[in-house]
Amino acid sequence: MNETTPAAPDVVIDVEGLTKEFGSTVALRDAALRVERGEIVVLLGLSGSGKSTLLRHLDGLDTPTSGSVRVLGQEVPRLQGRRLRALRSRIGFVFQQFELVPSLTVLENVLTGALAELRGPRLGLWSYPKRLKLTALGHLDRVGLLDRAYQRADTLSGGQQQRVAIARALMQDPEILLADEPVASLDPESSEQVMALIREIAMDAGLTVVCSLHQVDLALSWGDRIVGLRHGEVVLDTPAEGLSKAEVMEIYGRVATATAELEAIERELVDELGAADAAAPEHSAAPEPLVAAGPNRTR
Ligand SMILES: Nc1ncnc2c1ncn2[C@@H]1O[C@H](COP(=O)(O)OP(=O)(O)OP(=O)(O)O)[C@@H](O)[C@H]1O
Repeated sequence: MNETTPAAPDVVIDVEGLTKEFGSTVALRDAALRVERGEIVVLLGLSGSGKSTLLRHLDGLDTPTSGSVRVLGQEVPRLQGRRLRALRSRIGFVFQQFELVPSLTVLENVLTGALAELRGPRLGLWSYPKRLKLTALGHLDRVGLLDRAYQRADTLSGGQQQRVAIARALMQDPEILLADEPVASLDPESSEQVMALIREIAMDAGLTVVCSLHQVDLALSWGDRIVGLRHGEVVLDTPAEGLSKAEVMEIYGRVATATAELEAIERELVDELGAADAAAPEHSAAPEPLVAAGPNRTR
């Protein structure tokens, strides 16, 4: 290769023509997704649009009805047993409900992320090699929870539990991190913190991230690229920079349009009321509510 030849992109995820049917439900329809190493991609879409199903295919948790799913150079649906486990060990997965073992300590939960490299199950902290315990403590430090290492996982807040889940994923030293609505159960402040942490870790480690989210503002400020799904189809795939919220909302289709229409009607009514108010004598009664409450409304 001479100096002027650009380096070939290192594509770590390459999905083409992916269709997934569950009985009569088409969860994904001819979906495509190409992600280069180090990219941070957000999947957006209404509930049921196929985000989780797409993520699950990347980790071999679902098998396609048709189409191709290549991850880290391997055709995922063809992998089984040891080869599938080997691929999965290179992919971290973070879920909405954290999926921690509540009765275990934080440190043990993090250590379970290394089970793939250990033979057989482990019972108790003593059963893990010291080397792994030190690594786990390092990851807990990275997510700001070193002081909670010996506390039961279920005594932590939601945001803290998700940070433990991130530390657990890091035990695999993954190349790709998949996150399925990782902040859907968290309050806005914890959501921001957790997402900032994921981004920081991804940038430091050169991780590729594909993350489904519901919050459009967060997605736009957090992701490098936005992929929009509607009824299982990819309807938007574009850099986040310069993308407006209105453009993103188009992927929500009818619901967004309906919401926008309702908001426009409400604005018109408020304007009309404002004008009527201004014209009315000063002692006039307060305006009636726009919509009378309860089943007894008369108009
Ligand atoms: N195991 C399954 N069996 C039957 N139908 C399924 C299964 N998994 C997903 N579906 C259906 O596939 C469609 C896509 O679901 P999916 O969970 O991928 O959507 P989503 O965008 O992740 O939704 P949410 O934001 O609510 O998590 C939905 O209609 C869902 O009901």
